[in-house]
Amino acid sequence: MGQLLLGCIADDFTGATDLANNLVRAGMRVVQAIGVPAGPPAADVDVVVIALKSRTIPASEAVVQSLAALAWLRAQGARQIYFKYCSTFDSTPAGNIGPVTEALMDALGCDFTIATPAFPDNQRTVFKGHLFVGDLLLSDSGMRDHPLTPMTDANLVRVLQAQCRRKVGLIDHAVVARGPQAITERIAQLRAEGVGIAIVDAVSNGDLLRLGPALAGMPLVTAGSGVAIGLPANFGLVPSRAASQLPSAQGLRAVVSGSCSQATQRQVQDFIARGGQALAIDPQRIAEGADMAAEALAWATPLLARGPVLVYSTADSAAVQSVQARLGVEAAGALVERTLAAVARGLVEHGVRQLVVAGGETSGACVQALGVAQMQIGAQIDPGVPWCHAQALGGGLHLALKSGNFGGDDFFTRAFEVLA
Ligand SMILES: Nc1ncnc2c1ncn2[C@@H]1O[C@H](COP(=O)(O)OP(=O)(O)OP(=O)(O)O)[C@@H](O)[C@H]1O
Ligand SMILES: O=C(O)[C@@H](O)C(=O)CO
Repeated sequence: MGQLLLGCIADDFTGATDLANNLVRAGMRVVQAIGVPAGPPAADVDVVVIALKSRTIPASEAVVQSLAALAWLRAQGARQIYFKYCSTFDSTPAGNIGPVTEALMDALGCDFTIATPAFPDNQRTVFKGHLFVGDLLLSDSGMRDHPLTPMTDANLVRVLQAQCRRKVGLIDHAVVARGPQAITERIAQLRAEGVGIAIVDAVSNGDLLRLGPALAGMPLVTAGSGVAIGLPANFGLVPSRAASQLPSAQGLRAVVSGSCSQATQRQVQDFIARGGQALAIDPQRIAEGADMAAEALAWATPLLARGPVLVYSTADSAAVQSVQARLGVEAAGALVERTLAAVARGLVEHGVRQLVVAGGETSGACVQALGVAQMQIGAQIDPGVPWCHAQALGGGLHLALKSGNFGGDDFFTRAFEVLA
């Protein structure tokens, strides 16, 4: 058994592939596990990213699951632990970023770590401790209306302090710009002042690459996926195409989309505008007892040979709110997730071997319905979204799990071109 260089814990499924993607691009051989793996990793793996679904569950449960993942990673000799959360810092005063970070620190006996969701490739930047989404402060972005984790304060020092017992401080951009030595000195100063967790400013990949060397040997790093670009060099690794080699793609193609994010809405519209074969799932009809999964599969099966099909529940916020008002937020989500997961399973049973799934919750449901235990990470389609390869229902399957807000408008078309 080889020793893991990095052991990663991600709080959702698409976030896990986002992190794995950045590590692979920087030269690491990465496997993504769906939940805590049953056995040890293969000898040629540098990193295991354990994907949890712990972002919005009660904090105490997120802590239990994260500690179980930590125990497994430590048993594999992981030399550094990386806790990955969302680049929009999705959390509430109850957690889960703070409680999970502190539980991991306690378990590792570590008195200092960093926290930064910066991901400049996807326009998430941190300056003076404030998170920007594109040109907007987090609190002015669409995240302020998120149903589960509304982000109404862009000051991450304040946001994280509300979730933590330890003192939260800041490594600001003036320090980061001066490079690894200045960052290391600032860490020593913060430690002496009793700070346990420091938000780190980063507005460019250059900042993240300057941060990387200062994190060498730190037992725990907490971040979005951006910080990952600066870590592989600490282990003597350099970017190489070999790390992202997947088996060659074959079989039929499909997209299943349950994300209602604005980026996904544009991607669905673009696919249809190009003449793509698409079928909308109506949550109201599912609630009335219609077997929408069976209907979708009957529609898709004869079309698959002609090219990718798209089955989607993606709708604008007015339509989603109207369904939620009638069915309830959770019930509507669960009905749609179950249906799309059954569609994904049926499509794979009908020969689909290249499958794009849009949405974190939707991806979780589909991957579980497909019985996927682990995924190998391949080439990037767009920042934050790679192709992956898994064993599902007894055969090889190429999978792309797309975060709601990631990807260009033509994502559902171009994803398959990247694989060809
Ligand atoms: N038309 C619809 N009406 C009501 N709920 C829907 C509809 N379509 C999808 N949903 C539900 O909305 C939720 C979308 O969450 P999901 O995490 O899949 O996407 P996202 O939030 O855009 O992605 P991410 O978490 O990666 O940002 C799911 O629970 C899904 O079942
Ligand atoms: O960091 C991000 O924005 C994504 O990887 C994610 O976690 C979306 O759920």
